[in-house]
Formats: sequence, structure tokens, C-alpha cells
Amino acid sequence: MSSQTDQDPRLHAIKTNIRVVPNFPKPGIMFQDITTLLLDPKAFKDTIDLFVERYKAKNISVVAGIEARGFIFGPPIALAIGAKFVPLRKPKKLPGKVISQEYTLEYGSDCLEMHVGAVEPGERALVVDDLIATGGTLCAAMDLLERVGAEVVECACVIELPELKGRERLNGKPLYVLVEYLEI
Ligand SMILES: O=P(O)(O)OC[C@H]1O[C@H](OP(=O)(O)OP(=O)(O)O)[C@H](O)[C@@H]1O
Ligand SMILES: Nc1ncnc2[nH]cnc12
Repeated sequence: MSSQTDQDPRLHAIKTNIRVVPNFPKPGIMFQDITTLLLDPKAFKDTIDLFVERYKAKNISVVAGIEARGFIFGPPIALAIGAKFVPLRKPKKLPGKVISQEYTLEYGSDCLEMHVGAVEPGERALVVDDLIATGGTLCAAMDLLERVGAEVVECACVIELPELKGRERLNGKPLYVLVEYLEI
């Protein structure tokens, strides 16, 4: 099962605390704003707890969080499961030697970078972000991790926009999401 909607009583409050902002940052985009979820400490904690419950016994050594909103959810998950946290950043933000991966977005194109040496070959990685839309960002993140020899165990997001079919771009890699948003 890849989504828990309708199964856990904590999910209703998580979903209702995510604000949908029409036409941001461009006309036609229904922007899923997780900053309102962060304003509710119980719903925010429940979000983290749901991921921790799923990953605590999966022998994950690295949580890779995607800039910017993966930096909100990734670190508390990493601390709770005893894994290190590795930031995957937008270009020219990391000071050390990096590897880079370009990708396309629902509203543009971008690039992710990771410090060389942050992840070792053979490590078991979890990729964390707030949302999957077209799946390009998660693909780029997985490519970075696999290029350095890590095994991506799963990708985890708070929100999925299923109509954009991002899941189909993940080449069969498991994706776990808490809530779906169907009207795009
Ligand atoms: O599945 P995709 O189509 O690749 O889109 C998903 C990505 O888009 C958003 O980030 P955004 O690129 O807006 O960057 P930001 O978090 O830095 O604002 C979101 O936080 C994901 O990272
Ligand atoms: N609709 C959306 N809301 C929030 N972040 C996004 N990233 C890509 N599409 C998005």
C-alpha cells in the first residue's frame, strides 16, 4: 500500500492543515502549501511520526532531503530513526565538491547537487520531500544517490498529485505518500 489515506485517523488533520493556493507561483498551478501544516504542532508531529513508524526498522543509514521543503521533514525523520541527514541542494549552494543532476518541473527546470563523500557506496537511503508532482525532482535525487552507489530503499512525500503521474516516472522505485490531492 503506497498511500495511507482513509486508514490512519491522524491523516485527516494532516490533509486539512495543508492549504491549497490557486494560481501560485503561476496561473493554473494549485499550490500545496505545507507551511500551514507546520502551524499545527500535533499535525506536524503526526506527519513525522507516520514516517518514523514506517522507516525505524528498515536499516536506513541516510535520509536525503530535497531543498527546500524536504529540509523541513527530512531532519526530524533522520534523527528519530538514527540515520544521517544529507541535503540535496539547488545549484551553487553547497561549498564542497558536488555531483549535479538536472531535471524538469511542473513549472520550469532545475538542478540538484549533493556533496561528494556525503553518501558511501552500499548505504541504504530514504529520499524525503514534501510533494511529488511530475516526479522529476525525486528522479534526480535518486539518480544522485545511485550514482554514488547507494541503494534507494524508498521515496517518502507528504503529498502526491496523482494526476501528474509522477509515480510512473520512478522506474518502479517504491513511493510512500500520506495524502493525495486530486484536483489540479
Ligand atoms: O515532482 P516534481 O514535478 O519534480 O515537483 C516536486 C517538487 O516541486 C517542489 O519544489 P520546488 O521545485 O518548487 O522548489 P522549492 O521547494 O525550493 O520551492 C516540491 O517541493 C518538490 O520538490
Ligand atoms: N502544485 C504544487 N504545489 C506545491 N509544490 C509543487 N511542486 C510542484 N507542483 C507543486
